[in-house]
Amino acid sequence: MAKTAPPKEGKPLTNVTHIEFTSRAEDIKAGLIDTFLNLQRIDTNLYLARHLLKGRRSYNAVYGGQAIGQSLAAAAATVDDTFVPHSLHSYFIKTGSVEKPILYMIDRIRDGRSFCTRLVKAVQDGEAIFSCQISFHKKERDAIVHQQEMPVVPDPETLQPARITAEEYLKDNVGDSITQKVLNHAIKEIPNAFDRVRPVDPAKYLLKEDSEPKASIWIRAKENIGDDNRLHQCVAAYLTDLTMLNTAIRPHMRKGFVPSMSFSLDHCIWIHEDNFRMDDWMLYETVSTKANGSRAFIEGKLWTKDGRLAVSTAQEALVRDNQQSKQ
Ligand SMILES: CCCCCCCCCCCCCCCC(=O)SCCNC(=O)CCNC(=O)[C@H](O)C(C)(C)COP(=O)(O)OP(=O)(O)OC[C@H]1O[C@@H](n2cnc3c(N)ncnc32)[C@H](O)[C@@H]1OP(=O)(O)O
Repeated sequence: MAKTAPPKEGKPLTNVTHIEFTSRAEDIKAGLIDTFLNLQRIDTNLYLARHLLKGRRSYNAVYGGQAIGQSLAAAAATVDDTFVPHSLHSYFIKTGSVEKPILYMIDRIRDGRSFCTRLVKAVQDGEAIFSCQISFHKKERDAIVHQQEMPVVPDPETLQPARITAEEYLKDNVGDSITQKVLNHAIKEIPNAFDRVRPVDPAKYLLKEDSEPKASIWIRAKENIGDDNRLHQCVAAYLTDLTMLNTAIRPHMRKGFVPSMSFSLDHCIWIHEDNFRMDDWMLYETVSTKANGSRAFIEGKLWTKDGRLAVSTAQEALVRDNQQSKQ
């Protein structure tokens, strides 16, 4: 069988070569693309991320979706553009700190004719904080084709932005209820780039009614992302961690549950479509099908507005209460 040449490196996702390090994501006025997904190439297979976004205000922990999106951006830069990412399997090993840069180390596990596999290790202070394997596939013709129907939900144009829903509620309700704590948290923590989040069922977000551990939001990046499909894929990877944990916990919070510790533990993504735009409205549906033993399992589906299932996700999260003994 004739041997084919190994794939060429892909081009970096952005043209910016150097940005000053800042540890305070909320101070960054620039958009998502020039900051959080912008990596500096240090050497072959080595990329440095200088802009780190907090998952929560109270800790200096890095938002999990950021490590996912940045790993994909770094791995994609080592793969020829004709290969598109189709699956990512990751573990959050140790909490990352927003106070220092993250180094992404790529291991080019295999360059095949149809598939390329990359192992990415994210390191801070010489210690792994996150690892993932990402597989890229050269576009192939359809063999079998089917897809589940997209759920019928109200159009995003008919819904309010999450921030406004939360602000209105807080203006009318003064106190320190769980709903208020959750909303205050959400207002502060929803990353700037995702101001355009519109919950399909705002009553659930306001903990006004009992609900199953299910959620749907319309989401759209704030800025124009351009025409590079891989960049849209990285932004999708970045946002898919946003509402999974919350989906599992929220119905229990209505009954008074307050987690003493909650983190994403692992995260998987399958990218089915290679041409969707994260600067157009996308529907992100999440459902938690099981929670026990301090872990919750959550699945997600990201749909284009015209009904294509673009991305599927799955995650396990740690959800502890303060009854468990701390070591
Ligand atoms: C209207 C609005 C709509 C929109 C609505 C959207 C909302 C939008 C919000 C954004 C929100 C984004 C949410 C993203 C979610 C992430 O981004 S989470 C970030 C990503 N994940 C991570 O960083 C996890 C990284 N992994 C790790 O840190 C480690 O692997 C783990 C999980 C801690 C396990 O490590 P380990 O060494 O086995 O440690 P372990 O024995 O479990 O104990 C660790 C610590 O826990 C403590 N501990 C143990 N049990 C307990 C307990 N029950 N309670 C408390 N502490 C405990 C121990 O004392 C110990 O403390 P230290 O001694 O370290 O101080």
